[in-house]
Amino acid sequence: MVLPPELIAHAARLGAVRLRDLMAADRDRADALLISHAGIEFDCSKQRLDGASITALVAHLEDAGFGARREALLTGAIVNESEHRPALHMAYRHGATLEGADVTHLVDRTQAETRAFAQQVRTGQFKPAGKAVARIINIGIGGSDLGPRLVADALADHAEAGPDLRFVASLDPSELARTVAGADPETLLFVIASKSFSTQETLMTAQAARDWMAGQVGLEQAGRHFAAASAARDKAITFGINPDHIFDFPDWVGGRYSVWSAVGLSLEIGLGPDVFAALRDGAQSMDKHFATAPLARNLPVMKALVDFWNRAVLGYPSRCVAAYSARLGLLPGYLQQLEMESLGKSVTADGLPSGMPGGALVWGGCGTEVQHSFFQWLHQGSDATPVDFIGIGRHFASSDPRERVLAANMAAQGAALLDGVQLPPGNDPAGAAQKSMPGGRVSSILLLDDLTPATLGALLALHEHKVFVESVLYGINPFDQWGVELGKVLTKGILDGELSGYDASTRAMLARTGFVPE
Ligand SMILES: O=P(O)(O)OC[C@H]1O[C@](O)(CO)[C@@H](O)[C@@H]1O
Repeated sequence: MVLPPELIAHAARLGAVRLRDLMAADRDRADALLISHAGIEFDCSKQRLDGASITALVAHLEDAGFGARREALLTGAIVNESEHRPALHMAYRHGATLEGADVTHLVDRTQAETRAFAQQVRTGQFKPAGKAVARIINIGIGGSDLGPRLVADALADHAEAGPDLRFVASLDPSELARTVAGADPETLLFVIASKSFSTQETLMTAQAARDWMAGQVGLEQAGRHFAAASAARDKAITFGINPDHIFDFPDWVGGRYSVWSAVGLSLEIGLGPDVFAALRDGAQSMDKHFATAPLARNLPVMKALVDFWNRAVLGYPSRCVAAYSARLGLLPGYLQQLEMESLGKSVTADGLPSGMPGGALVWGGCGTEVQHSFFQWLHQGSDATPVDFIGIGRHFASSDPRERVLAANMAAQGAALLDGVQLPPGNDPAGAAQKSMPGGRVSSILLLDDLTPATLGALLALHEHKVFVESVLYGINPFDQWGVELGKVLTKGILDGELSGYDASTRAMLARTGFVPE
């Protein structure tokens, strides 16, 4: 892929204009660059973009074959070429077909099974050891952890009364110890979430959990405290999970898109099936919008075009996500996997160099806390970086002053990045220079009417689709992740003690630390 000369020309033209002047030149800009759907407003009026450049971006997307590619995605064609699979996670929001065949029966079956099991656990009908379950511990990593963990945290205030919900992803033994601390072992349920059921970290932690349970309730009883969500039912059975408590899903649900599938089991139990259903409904609404809205008014498409513009045309290497809601504090971490595992590539499906940079590095944190850490760098550092502000619209008019101040801070940060300040030298030129801020730094706002299961679902689906649109612009497959495989192979080599092919630095470190192969 190459950038069309029109985009480069627009970048040069807009680069020569002060951002403030660009805004002042069009009185309708704030409205024109605002797109809303499913309780989410996307405001990109503080971006270095105008109508002509957006038209050129849309044309470039169309030229890149977006129409056919989106059709292929939504109808279940093979869009994950290197793994020969469709990517039909949207089916779990009830909106797609697989290669012309309706897959809703498959989705409905699993959803009926997980819902029934969740109800049994929640009502105390399911008693692994004669006692109702009081705590669920989700053991998983990557997409089998980040999505469920984010949703659990984000919707904690919406949870219907039920078991406590915890997560373990780390191999560090202290993590598992922390999640079981204080619990009555007889009231625990471990949910092993692993699409492949072969991820080393997850299996080792699951084994450690089972050993711990065996020590608490006896070997025979321990197995009753385990359920699984996996695309590899046979492997879960081999591990020893009761087949009745294994909830499967097809391999066309990618790991980082799996929260909607049986991987959401711990959420369905912990938050309640209706909350989980509302999350899916919100995502479904965004799916429909993505499939039908005109490109220049299509929220995921426009978000993708803005992020592509900043990354590939203007050349910003990263994007900061600042969530002005404590409940969305895990969003940057979730987006890191979704975006960087999907877009961190530079080879096309045909195996050729894409000629494009691939997706941006995503990083961030929670406002206002981050204003007291890295925002200094955003305001006065030498690397201007686009920021996504994620906020809650209700906060602006809240009766709680803390929410109003939170919202005002978010608005102020975007304005400060845009405006900057130039202090007159006066009789302290050095001080004035140090206190001045360049401004002209771009940002977007994603404003949720309120944080509800539906708006959260829509926010996650928005980002999933945005990543897909970017993948079309970068000419890459967003659904595989071969880059993480080599590390897994080399870990095995180290554990097996087969070190002859390793570099001298790695071998020296292993020797120094007295590492003992298995
Ligand atoms: O659900 P699994 O198969 O255990 O995989 C966990 C994670 O590992 C990855 O494959 C990366 O190693 C992710 O894509 C995935 O979400």
